[in-house]
Amino acid sequence: MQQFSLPRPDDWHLHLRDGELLATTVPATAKVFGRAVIMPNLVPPVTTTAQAHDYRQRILAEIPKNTEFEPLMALYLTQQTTVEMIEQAAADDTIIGFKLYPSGATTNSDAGVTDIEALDDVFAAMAKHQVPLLVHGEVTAADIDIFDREKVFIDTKLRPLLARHPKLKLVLEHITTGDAVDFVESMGPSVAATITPQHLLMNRNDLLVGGVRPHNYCLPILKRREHQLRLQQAAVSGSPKFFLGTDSAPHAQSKKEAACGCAGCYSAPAALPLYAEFFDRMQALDKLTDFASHFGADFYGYPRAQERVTLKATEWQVPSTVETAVGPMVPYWANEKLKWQIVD
Ligand SMILES: NC(=O)N[C@@H](CC(=O)O)C(=O)O
Ligand SMILES: [Zn+2]
Ligand SMILES: [Zn+2]
Repeated sequence: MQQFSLPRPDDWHLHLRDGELLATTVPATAKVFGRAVIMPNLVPPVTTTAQAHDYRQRILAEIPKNTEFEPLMALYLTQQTTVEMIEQAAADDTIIGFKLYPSGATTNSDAGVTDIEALDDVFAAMAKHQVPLLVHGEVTAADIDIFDREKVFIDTKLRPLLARHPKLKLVLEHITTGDAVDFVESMGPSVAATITPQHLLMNRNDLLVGGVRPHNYCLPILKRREHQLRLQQAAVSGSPKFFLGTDSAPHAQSKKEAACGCAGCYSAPAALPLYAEFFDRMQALDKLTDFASHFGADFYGYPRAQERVTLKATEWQVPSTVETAVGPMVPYWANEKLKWQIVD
């Protein structure tokens, strides 16, 4: 096969950042994806519908001409989120749901949740109005090993949360372990997960063997190969519970290549070809369409895309850097080759 097309995919987990960087990040995603869930971990965080509306306008201003792109805004759940804020979001078409960051778990999560149980009335309102809860699923306790943080979060926080609120619509974002796959499969159709390209294509050896590779560092951290294999099987399984979410998360080169480097892989410049590379290596290209273009829209209740994008088998090299208004960034997979290329 030299060329194939699929309905325009959606990215169900994306960081665009703000300010001058939007001129780079918005076109990079809008070129390929029809919709994207926009993460609210700005400084300060996007906690209210009013803030989300302003942020959405700044994003819309950067969409290239003749391009249709719909940003779906996620609000940042805090200890101060109220039932009224859930009801307001439920009635607002521009808001897709609330994002739960355990405080301290990841980039710009300081304002995140410290006491999940104390928000039970908020989760009850989310379940009642079917407002999705998007979750960064890691505990942050200092005595829990970083490689165990997802599993411990699932066992001690998520399962009890869903036992208390069985109707809650929940997406476990950027899953990294077989434990997460088991958890999602054990739940009903209102629980799903997104999977990033880096967690499908890499394991922790790619982060640590032969030297530390800061551009492969993201959270939740890459796990051992047996977990990677479980994620790979989930992605090609044809289960509608697993779908595309890049978690493209740009940081300046100087912030990644540092004594204390930031977490996040800027995958947007190569996102769809990266997923195509993975599905091709698995001899499962026929499963890419459901994963990238159907299952996420079905889960969230959006129409499937009508327009199509085409990929051709022409090897290309991901650039070493991307110039932006805030300095160079090193994209994920920089200097490496990819087999599939998007036809403009
Ligand atoms: N994934 C990451 O490593 N980083 C994300 C935050 C997140 O999604 O956890 C970021 O905003 O940089
Ligand atoms: Zn996260
Ligand atoms: Zn993210």
